[in-house]
Amino acid sequence: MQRACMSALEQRDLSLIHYARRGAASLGALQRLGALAPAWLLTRPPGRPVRLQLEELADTLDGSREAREYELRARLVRSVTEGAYNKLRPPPESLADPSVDHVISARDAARLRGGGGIDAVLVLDPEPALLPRHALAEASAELRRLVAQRTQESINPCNRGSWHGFLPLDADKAARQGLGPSTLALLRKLGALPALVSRCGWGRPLVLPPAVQLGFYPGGSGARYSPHLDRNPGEVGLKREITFLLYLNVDWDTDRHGGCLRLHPPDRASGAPVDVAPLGGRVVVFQSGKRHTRAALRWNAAMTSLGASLPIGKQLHEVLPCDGADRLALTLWCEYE
Ligand SMILES: O=C(O)CCC(=O)C(=O)O
Ligand SMILES: [Fe+2]
Repeated sequence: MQRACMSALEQRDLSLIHYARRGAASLGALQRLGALAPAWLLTRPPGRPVRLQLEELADTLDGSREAREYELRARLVRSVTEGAYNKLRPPPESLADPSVDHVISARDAARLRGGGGIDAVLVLDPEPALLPRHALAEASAELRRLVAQRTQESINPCNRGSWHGFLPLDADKAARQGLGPSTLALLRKLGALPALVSRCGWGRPLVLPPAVQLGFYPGGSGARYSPHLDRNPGEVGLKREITFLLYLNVDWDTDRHGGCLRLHPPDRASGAPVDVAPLGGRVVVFQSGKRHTRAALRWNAAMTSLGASLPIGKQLHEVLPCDGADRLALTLWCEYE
């Protein structure tokens, strides 16, 4: 499991690199050092200049080969994400939209920030809905058609059989890609949700990613996503802070189709897992990763009674296999600065 999830990190790093091609400089160095898994080679342009710092770094590293490779990959991600990618990270407020103000209340935001247990996860069925049913169905059908062109089958052993791709959050870019009005409206509304959390105060600055993930699980394929965090302790170069999921499955019948998002409690003593059906228009929000520094914990111990704690929650979750029906979701990972 530990090993499988190392590969999960790799895949997420890949998607960052996808957005930072222009900053790429380190392939040759990593290749010569033997630090590249074959999957990396598939997406990298050859013949780029070598970044010497990686070689120097390799000389200074201790530990097992696996640990050194991991650190090198982390360095690669950091080096390529520093440039182009970072420039594309506006604050949540830049996409604020009053038409979604009702979706997340100040109370919801405080619950989310409290972290700790499954009750910090927001499962929201907004009323009025983000889109009328017919428009959601239209967006869903369009995204379903796009799966073949815009997504790739996962190489992550933790979620074999699923397909993933990215859609821009920037409205102009999304429009230039020829997406229809319902899909554009949905992306705009999803993109506006982080501002609702941010305006209630989060404890550290949040920024938006350049794109949201389109995730597709073909019905009956057995595709699933085993238990994971969206950001792991020690992960470098990936700053996921809050996960916003939006489901597109308009006629979902949980009894027949399964495919629930299973939320795991922090430990056995905190109770049983909770399954959330991926119903069309439903929004689920939780803390992506674990922030576990001693300083943060000490700060919280001192400040909780004053209501000024830092977000240090985490939410282990998985996607259960779906039978007979395809499952579509959009995921926005709001990041910390
Ligand atoms: O689609 C879902 O319900 C969750 C997907 C997920 O956990 C992920 O992509 O990290
Ligand atoms: Fe996840």
